[in-house]
Amino acid sequence: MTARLIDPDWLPDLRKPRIAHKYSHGHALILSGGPGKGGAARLAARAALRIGAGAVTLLCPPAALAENAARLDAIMLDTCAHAAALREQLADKRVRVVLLGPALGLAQDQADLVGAALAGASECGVVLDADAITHLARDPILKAALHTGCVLTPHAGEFARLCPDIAARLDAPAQAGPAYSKLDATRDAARALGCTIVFKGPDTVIATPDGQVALHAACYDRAAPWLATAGSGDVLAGMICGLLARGYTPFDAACWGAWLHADCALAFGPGLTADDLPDMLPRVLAQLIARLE
Ligand SMILES: NC(=O)C1=CN([C@@H]2O[C@H](COP(=O)(O)OP(=O)(O)OC[C@H]3O[C@@H](n4cnc5c(N)ncnc54)[C@H](O)[C@@H]3O)[C@@H](O)[C@H]2O)[C@@H](O)CC1
Ligand SMILES: Nc1ncnc2c1ncn2[C@@H]1O[C@H](COP(=O)(O)OP(=O)(O)O)[C@@H](O)[C@H]1O
Repeated sequence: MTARLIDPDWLPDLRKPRIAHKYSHGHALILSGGPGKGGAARLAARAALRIGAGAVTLLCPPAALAENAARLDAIMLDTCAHAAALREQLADKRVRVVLLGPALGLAQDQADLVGAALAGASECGVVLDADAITHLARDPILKAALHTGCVLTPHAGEFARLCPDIAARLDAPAQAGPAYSKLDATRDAARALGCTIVFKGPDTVIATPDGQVALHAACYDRAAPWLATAGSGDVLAGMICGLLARGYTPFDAACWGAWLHADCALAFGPGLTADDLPDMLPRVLAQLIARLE
């Protein structure tokens, strides 16, 4: 199997067309957990907006509205009490992508939100992270609803929950070469689930159902150990969501997301927390765009 090492030289241009309005850059919906649980979704929302989505709306349960209103300005805010409300929000043609999972919750109401997101328009991207992946792992009907517009961003624990057989094969000591690798495991998961998988870690592997595989290895000059901090995965999910809103394919959005996420950590350096990552995007984007001009 051939896997590509992610490199800006083969990824599509990150510049924005000069004449466009905010909705040409896509509207992203990001679902938040309840009161006191909104931090992860706010991290994702800030990343999605900074990476260039034209508009980002955070949807939260009514009881969490005041908390989120106190923390958000450029990010729009609305309530979403249940799956039927999400279905209504997704009927808006300007919505290009929905992200859910970060600190969403593990009750049936939240499983229903995952179902509603997956049942949305086929051209609407869906990014599923954290608790949304746990819901998929628990419910084969949700798993069967995954489609090519979906991007799943599991860490190793979530991957093992989602694809236990593949994870067991990956973990088993090799009896003969070539050993079954993280590249093989991610490709098999993408084929089995019919969507793009971003299998995170110090090495992040991206695979699509049609067999494209790419690797971001955070090692040598790209070693980014400060990324192992709570909430940095939520920021990555938000970056991918924002890039999908801008119209990139799931594969390109995931590859650019993994690259930019590490670039932001490298640009900040030691002491990084997840909150710092979106604020490094202007510098990182400017450097990448300067290479083209
Ligand atoms: N600022 C915030 O509000 C944050 C909220 N978070 C939320 O906290 C909840 C729990 O998140 P967790 O990630 O702990 O999820 P889980 O508790 O679902 O999974 C963690 C489990 O997986 C295992 N594991 C194996 N390999 C791992 C790996 N490479 N990385 C992480 N865990 C691995 C761990 O040992 C642990 O048992 C989620 O809803 C998540 O979105 C986190 O994203 C952190 C930040
Ligand atoms: N040692 C490391 N070096 C580089 N990147 C890392 C390292 N550890 C974790 N990461 C990256 O940090 C992010 C952590 O995400 P995740 O485990 O979901 O955390 P959280 O749920 O707290 O947001 C992933 O994008 C992963 O690739």
